[in-house]
Amino acid sequence: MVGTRPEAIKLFPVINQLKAQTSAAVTVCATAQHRHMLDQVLRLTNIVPDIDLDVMRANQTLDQLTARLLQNVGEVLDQVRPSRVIVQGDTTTAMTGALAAYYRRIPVSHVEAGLRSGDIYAPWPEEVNRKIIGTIADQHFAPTARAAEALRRENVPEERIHVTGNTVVDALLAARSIVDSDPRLASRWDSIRAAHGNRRIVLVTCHRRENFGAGILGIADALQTIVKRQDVAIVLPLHPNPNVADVLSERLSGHPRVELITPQDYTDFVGLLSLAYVVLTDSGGVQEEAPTFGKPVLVMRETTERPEGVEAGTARLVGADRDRIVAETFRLLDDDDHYSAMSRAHNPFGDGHARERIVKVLLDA
Ligand SMILES: CC(=O)N[C@@H]1[C@@H](OP(=O)(O)OP(=O)(O)OC[C@H]2O[C@@H](n3ccc(=O)[nH]c3=O)[C@H](O)[C@@H]2O)O[C@H](CO)[C@@H](O)[C@@H]1O
Repeated sequence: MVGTRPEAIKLFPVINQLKAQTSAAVTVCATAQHRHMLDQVLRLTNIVPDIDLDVMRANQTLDQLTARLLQNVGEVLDQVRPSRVIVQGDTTTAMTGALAAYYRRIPVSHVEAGLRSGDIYAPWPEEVNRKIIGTIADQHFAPTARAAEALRRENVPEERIHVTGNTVVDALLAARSIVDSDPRLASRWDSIRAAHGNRRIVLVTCHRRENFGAGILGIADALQTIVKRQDVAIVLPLHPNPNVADVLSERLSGHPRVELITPQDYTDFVGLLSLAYVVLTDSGGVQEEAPTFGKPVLVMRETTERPEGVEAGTARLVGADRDRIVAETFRLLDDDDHYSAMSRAHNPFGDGHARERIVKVLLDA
């Protein structure tokens, strides 16, 4: 089941590995909870969904989305009658996929299991989605030892927990090799580099619900202050949600050193990441990717269910508070020792081989 961009990014390595290693039928069901950004990833990775539910509607409430998904996914399961359902992460797609499978007694595998913030309202509603999936799944693919530990605390039996690494690192490395073999994609990376000359690129992404309103205003204030520096350029792929896009465009568009761009194809975004000096984000996936390229991450959230980056010293939590964001960014720009300590290229989230471990468990079951 795939519904959103990050699910497609994190599942394409597993889908491709499964297809390469088994003659069992692999049916990809896209719910298209997010249409455009999901399609960008599917196109790039040559995945053509066998079933496309196209459930995205403008301004849909969580109730409407959940009800529609549960019903539609249930119908798909009745039609396909799979022997197992694989879901990833914490979206409404993943939660309803697991629930519809449970209603039919079909076993569920959970990729990226065991992430917990401990607060059911941050991230909302993902924290509870994860817990529901965790209650149902019989195979839990925990990206890290810490995630496995969270599952043990919830009494998940040891033999059902598999520490695999996060498939996002597999995806990132695959994206880099797609670029290496395609001169057109590689030349886009060169033009990004050329466009900014000697300026240091601060790459920004934000879209979390918890930051809508006051949070986005704080972030916009911080970015306006940071970009007063002549040695910095801000590059910001704008999430289409109007709660984010409207505020940030109003406050930042037209500035000569701010590039507000549309959501990027995954390979182009990976290019931006590899060229950035510092990353400011509230995204889950970006926190997990940046350490592979040794890029310090300032996480614009108060909590994270991905504390491994903070513990490894490659990320810091700065919330959505203007002064904290500005102070930590300036420290990275001005203090070389601090910068090199945070940019140690070690990724605590994965080693790029998660898909092989996951597929081995799937096929051995
Ligand atoms: C609560 C929480 O943390 N939930 C997470 C959140 O996922 P996220 O925060 O990781 O989501 P995004 O930031 O949208 O995606 C990030 C990916 O997109 C790539 N990217 C980015 C910009 C661009 O222009 N082009 C791109 O290709 C980028 O490299 C990265 O891989 O929501 C998901 C679904 O609700 C959850 O499953 C997931 O746990």
